Amino acid sequence: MSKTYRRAFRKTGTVALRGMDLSVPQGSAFGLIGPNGAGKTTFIKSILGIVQPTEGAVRVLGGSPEDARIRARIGYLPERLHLPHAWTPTAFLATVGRLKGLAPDPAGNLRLLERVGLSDAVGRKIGGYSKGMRQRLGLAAALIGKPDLLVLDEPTDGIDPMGRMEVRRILQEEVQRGTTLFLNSHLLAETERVCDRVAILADGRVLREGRLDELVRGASRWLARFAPGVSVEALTQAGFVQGRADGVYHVDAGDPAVLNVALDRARAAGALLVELRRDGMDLESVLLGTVGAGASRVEVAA
Ligand SMILES: Nc1ncnc2c1ncn2[C@@H]1O[C@H](COP(=O)(O)OP(=O)(O)OP(=O)(O)O)[C@@H](O)[C@H]1O
Repeated sequence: MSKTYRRAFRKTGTVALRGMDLSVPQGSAFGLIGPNGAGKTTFIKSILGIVQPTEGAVRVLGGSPEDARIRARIGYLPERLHLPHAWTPTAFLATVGRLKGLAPDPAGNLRLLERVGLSDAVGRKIGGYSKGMRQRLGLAAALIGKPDLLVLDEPTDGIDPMGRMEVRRILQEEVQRGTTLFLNSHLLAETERVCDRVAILADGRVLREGRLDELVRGASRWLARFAPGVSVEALTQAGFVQGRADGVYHVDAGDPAVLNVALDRARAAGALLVELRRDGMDLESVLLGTVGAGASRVEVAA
């Protein structure tokens, strides 16, 4: 699928997506990451039928994003929320429910407000809400009617760290319920904690896509530091490989049992463990590595 934004009476335009090809498995928690201007929001808008592709097509929940019945099964939290200032949150949620064709459910809406941490602010007008409170309300609106697909564009923008944890928990609960989650977040730690699949988008193309644990390579490698006094041979026999720094070793162990056997052997040889940590790449390194590589490929092609 491609998308070029054209201005009226101009031949040229801004290419936002070029030959984008992406399938999101049903029931997955899918994270979209990439630099500013990569095309993430454009892609999200195309899933929702807000933006029409210039070439190609988008299929969502087995249908077209322009079909109202399909849209009613999607919960969406946009990047920029426009909320009616003079309304109360209950009136707002009631209207969202009505627009989705749902039966009125005031008690259900109150439960949703409680779930997103707004029970103390139910009686207040939305205009007096803080940024984080507005974002929480936006999430409640996205959750109305137990959607089959949740599309969230920067859902925790403006939300405090405690609130982010609560939002993550809600998203995990939704995925457990069977919802497919599509998350666009600049907070890579958030994507890493919530998602099981990730696509890296840059310059309107998918550079990499796959299971998070496969993208974050080296997740089974551990770094161990031992106190001085134990021989390299003893640690090598226990399964550790000497690193560059003094006393630092690594061991490949995907299974905790394998790791503990190596540690037990090292301790039996008199080694004293002082530090142990995973030596895997985090999503940030994967993103920087991938986008950097993509950028140099473009230079070579040019
Ligand atoms: N309505 C529009 N009209 C013209 N160009 C647009 C429009 N919306 C986005 N673009 C352009 O399309 C490209 C992709 O933008 P998009 O907002 O999809 O990126 P993004 O990955 O969501 O970026 P960010 O991380 O900064 O939110 C950019 O070059 C942007 O300037």
